[in-house]
Amino acid sequence: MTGSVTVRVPAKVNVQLAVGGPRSDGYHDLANVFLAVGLHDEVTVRPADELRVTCAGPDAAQVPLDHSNLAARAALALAARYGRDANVHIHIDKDIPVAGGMAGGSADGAGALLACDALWGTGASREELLGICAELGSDVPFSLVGGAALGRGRGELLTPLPVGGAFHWVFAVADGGLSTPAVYAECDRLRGAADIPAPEASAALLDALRAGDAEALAAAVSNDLQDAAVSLRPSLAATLEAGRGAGALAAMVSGSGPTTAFLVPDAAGARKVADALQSSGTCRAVRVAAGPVPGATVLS
Ligand SMILES: C[C@](O)(CO)[C@H](O)COP(=O)(O)OP(=O)(O)OC[C@H]1O[C@@H](n2ccc(N)nc2=O)[C@H](O)[C@@H]1O
Ligand SMILES: Nc1ncnc2c1ncn2[C@@H]1O[C@H](COP(=O)(O)OP(=O)(O)OP(=O)(O)O)[C@@H](O)[C@H]1O
Repeated sequence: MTGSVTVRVPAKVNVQLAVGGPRSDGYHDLANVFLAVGLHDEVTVRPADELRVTCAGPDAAQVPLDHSNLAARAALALAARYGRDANVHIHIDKDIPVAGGMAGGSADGAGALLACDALWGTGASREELLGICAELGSDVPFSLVGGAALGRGRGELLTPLPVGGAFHWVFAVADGGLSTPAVYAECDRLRGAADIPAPEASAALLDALRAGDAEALAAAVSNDLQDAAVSLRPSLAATLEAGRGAGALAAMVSGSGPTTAFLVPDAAGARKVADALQSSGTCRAVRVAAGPVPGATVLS
């Protein structure tokens, strides 16, 4: 067991996030349409005397380096399942915004799991790896699979979706993060006693993905957590407005936020909206990415 393994893992945007009422286990049933986009973390594992995590990148200071890190939890879970010790050095090159609603921690969990699996040669099946991913977090299975998928249950039960072309996005990164449980709780609070229908994927949205039709997708995107994220972070309204004003086809909060996502027609449209957002002063940083892209992939 020598050498090192590096895995590349994408961020996600939720093109539809339909949220049901609260379940007795504290989660919410979802119809969660994930799209993997070309912003990546790289996770490298190599044998070491003990389990330790290091992280580099612009947001590295916000990433926990103890065993609460999802990458460390993934190594521990795989080691326990296959009777190994989890003595690895996990290094994360982090490019995905932290606590931004783009599944950065989930990406690192899936990446470390795949990297340790390759390093240790466990022979785990894809189903076994997906099962461990689901124990780590609701978004983690999608980070492994990538592409586009419908997530049912709490988001972990995935059905791959066909996509007929590339979709171009601009992401506006906000200052600070939002806590995912706090955003779900705010969604429940805003809904009050209203009857919540069972979440369903939109047929128009699935058609738009299949056709690779950005305008049709823009007309169909929705995020039931958006009002909650804006309620907790009212300044997001100005960011959304700045992107709309610059000609984005659609403007939405990414997952639980506070990153906002802007669907644009093509790479030139992305540059225009990115420049406008940058100069609007309504966000900390602007990123451009297209999707779908593959899920966690071993590089070496
Ligand atoms: C907002 C999304 O990113 C959209 O993809 C996900 O639903 C969040 O997925 P995640 O970060 O992997 O979340 P988990 O680590 O599984 O759960 C964190 C917390 O988020 C809330 N949570 C999460 C998923 C879900 N379907 N219902 C929930 O209510 C719960 O309070 C849970 O305790
Ligand atoms: N490897 C990791 N990278 C980043 N955050 C991590 C990691 N492991 C654990 N965390 C914790 O998870 C919290 C959420 O970070 P993350 O970047 O995953 O948020 P997110 O993108 O909003 O997640 P999601 O979209 O899945 O809800 C962080 O505040 C941090 O405390």
